Amino acid sequence: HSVGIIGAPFSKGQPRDGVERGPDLIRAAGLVEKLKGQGCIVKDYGNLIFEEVPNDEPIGRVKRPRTVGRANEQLASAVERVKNDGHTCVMLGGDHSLAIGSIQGHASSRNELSVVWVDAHADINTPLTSPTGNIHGQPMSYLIHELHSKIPVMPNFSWIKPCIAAKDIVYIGLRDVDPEEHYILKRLGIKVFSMTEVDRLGIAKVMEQTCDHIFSKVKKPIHLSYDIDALDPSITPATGTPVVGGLSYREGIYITEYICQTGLLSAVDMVEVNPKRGKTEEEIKSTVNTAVDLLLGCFGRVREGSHSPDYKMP
Ligand SMILES: N/C(=N\O)NCCC[NH3+]
Ligand SMILES: [Mn+2]
Ligand SMILES: [Mn+2]
Ligand SMILES: [Mn+2]
Repeated sequence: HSVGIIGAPFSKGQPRDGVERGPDLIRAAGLVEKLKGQGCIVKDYGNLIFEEVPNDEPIGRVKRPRTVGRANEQLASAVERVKNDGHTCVMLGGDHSLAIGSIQGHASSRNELSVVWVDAHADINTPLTSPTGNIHGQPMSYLIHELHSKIPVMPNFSWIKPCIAAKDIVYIGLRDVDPEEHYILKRLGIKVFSMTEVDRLGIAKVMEQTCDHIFSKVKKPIHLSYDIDALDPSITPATGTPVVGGLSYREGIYITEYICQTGLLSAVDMVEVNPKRGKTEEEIKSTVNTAVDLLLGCFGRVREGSHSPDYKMP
């Protein structure tokens, strides 16, 4: 696996400080060294530098539109470059509004994508349906062809072109979905494996059916957008909007092992790690270490272990 890492220290898609520290915490926990240790080629492109847009007044309910739009434009060109350099792209967040730039940049270099969105939340409110106006609850709405007519013109958002078809999206882990989002998911017929389906089917069947769905016609590169709050807060408490009843560590890892073995993983986001939301050092470590383990699972780590092909027993 050839991996290109982009740090996106960004927090303005939501109101809580601290999530901008995610990239450096994940690096400090050894992501690069551990990926190299399992045979990956790794290029770390460093952190993007996001400048504050002054007087960034809300538009309707939407908060910090100009700052979020600009940051995602920067991210989109960085992701496109990593893809054109031939790597699988790892985007370290930062809040989930960054999926706008990550998926847009990915789509510029791969014309058709499937999106696997692992999250407690659907993040598919439009600017007009969002109850809070926080853009980290809206990223998918800007990207989906079928919602294009529902998106108002907003400054620093005109560069965004819808690039994903509803049929090419699968959600895993949902358990905190706004009524407006639920309406959109049903109306667009988007495939959803909520925690109910995870309980009913088990994670193995969920992953089988996820891939049956996204590969139903032609096999497209996979964009895996992983919100750390998909996992149960007992595992990953240091995050902005924790929701009880989440994925176990084992389920979270199984998702990454399964996606890895398809051979189609083309980009992965790891977002919403926020150290300031951990009550103890231990809570922060558990959250950050789990984020690292999930990424290692995306790039070939399997729990049965492995050995190098040229190992000779003494
Ligand atoms: N973590 C969040 N999204 O993934 N929070 C925003 C969504 C709340 N409805
Ligand atoms: Mn999210
Ligand atoms: Mn979430
Ligand atoms: Mn258009």
